[in-house]
Amino acid sequence: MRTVVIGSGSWGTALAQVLQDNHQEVLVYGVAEAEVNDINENHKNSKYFGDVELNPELKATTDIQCIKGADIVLLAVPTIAIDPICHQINDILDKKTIIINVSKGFHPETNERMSEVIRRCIDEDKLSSVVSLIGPSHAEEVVIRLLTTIDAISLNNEDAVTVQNLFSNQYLRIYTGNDEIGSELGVAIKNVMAIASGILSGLGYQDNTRAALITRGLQEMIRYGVHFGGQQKTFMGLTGIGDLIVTCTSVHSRNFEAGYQIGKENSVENFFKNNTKTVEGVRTAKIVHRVAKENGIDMPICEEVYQILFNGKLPSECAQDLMIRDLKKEF
Ligand SMILES: NC(=O)C1=CN([C@@H]2O[C@H](COP(=O)(O)OP(=O)(O)OC[C@H]3O[C@@H](n4cnc5c(N)ncnc54)[C@H](O)[C@@H]3O)[C@@H](O)[C@H]2O)C=CC1
Ligand SMILES: O=C(CO)COP(=O)(O)O
Repeated sequence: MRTVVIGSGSWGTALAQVLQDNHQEVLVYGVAEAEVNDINENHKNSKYFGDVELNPELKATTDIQCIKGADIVLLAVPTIAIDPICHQINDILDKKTIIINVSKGFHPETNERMSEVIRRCIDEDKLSSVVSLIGPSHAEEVVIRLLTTIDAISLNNEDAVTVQNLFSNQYLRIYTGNDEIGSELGVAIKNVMAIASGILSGLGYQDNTRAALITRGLQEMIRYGVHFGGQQKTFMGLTGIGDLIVTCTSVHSRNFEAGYQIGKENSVENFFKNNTKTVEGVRTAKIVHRVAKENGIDMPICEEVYQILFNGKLPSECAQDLMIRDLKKEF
């Protein structure tokens, strides 16, 4: 099977290398010439991975026409780019293709999940199905082949199994699942929790606080996910608690890192002035705030993150406000 990975950033490169390691036919398409050249000429993607040596067989291109005839197209671009890139590839695709989504978040205007965006933008006769390849996985670790497990989630079990078999190897183990709603909501909202976790660390809070954040954050994810038709058990899996743990506790997480700076400075100003990285939780916080309000879903942690990011509330005040809410039963 021939796969094209759209996006020469950190996750696109790491996942393309998995396929190359598995001796599959794979090509990376990127818009950033420097990244494409770095992969082809130096077998590196230094912007994201410094001196890490990539599989020397891995190749990249800036020619989008390379998706013609592809069996699988894997979209590894930020959520904001999924809609335009799907419209672009829809005009070029010439047969039924499995589209793999790895992005975590929502469409910035319609609030759709990523699979919904892809199904809306790709013609039925060009789409076999959408498979979301998601779970606890920092690209920085996958690219150096550290043991990782993630899910291939799809409404089409056959395509999920195809993706599972293509990507699994001795350092990457793929499970399959079909709870698209629960899984995609889990991996989106955990980014807001990772910002919260970073903020709390930046403010100087330690292990007890992080454990509380992860535990209560999971409850919020379940509340939101089940409201929209996700299964509660999904949140106990890789796309729920798994992804929540990895992003709330890791120095690799850009969401955690953003939160840490905001907490340390007790202000969002420098983050918004200087950030150039993909920090999906920021837009997700805005969407979750709006949707939770419209649907009457209680999301106190997400709400405080929203207030910090978009309403000028002090991080230190938010942490305190979460503690002095009305007392209640845990469950
Ligand atoms: N980096 C990671 O460890 C993981 C990332 N993800 C998710 O993957 C998605 C992509 O993130 P990263 O690869 O980390 O971001 P990144 O910031 O490392 O790379 C993004 C890449 O997308 C490219 N790009 C942007 N717009 C494009 C367009 N219209 N056409 C083609 N390329 C375009 C950029 O040039 C860049 O190469 C995000 O939603 C993220 O949450 C999920 C799991 C792990
Ligand atoms: O989703 C991720 C790990 O599972 C990557 O996290 P960040 O986007 O916060 O770096």
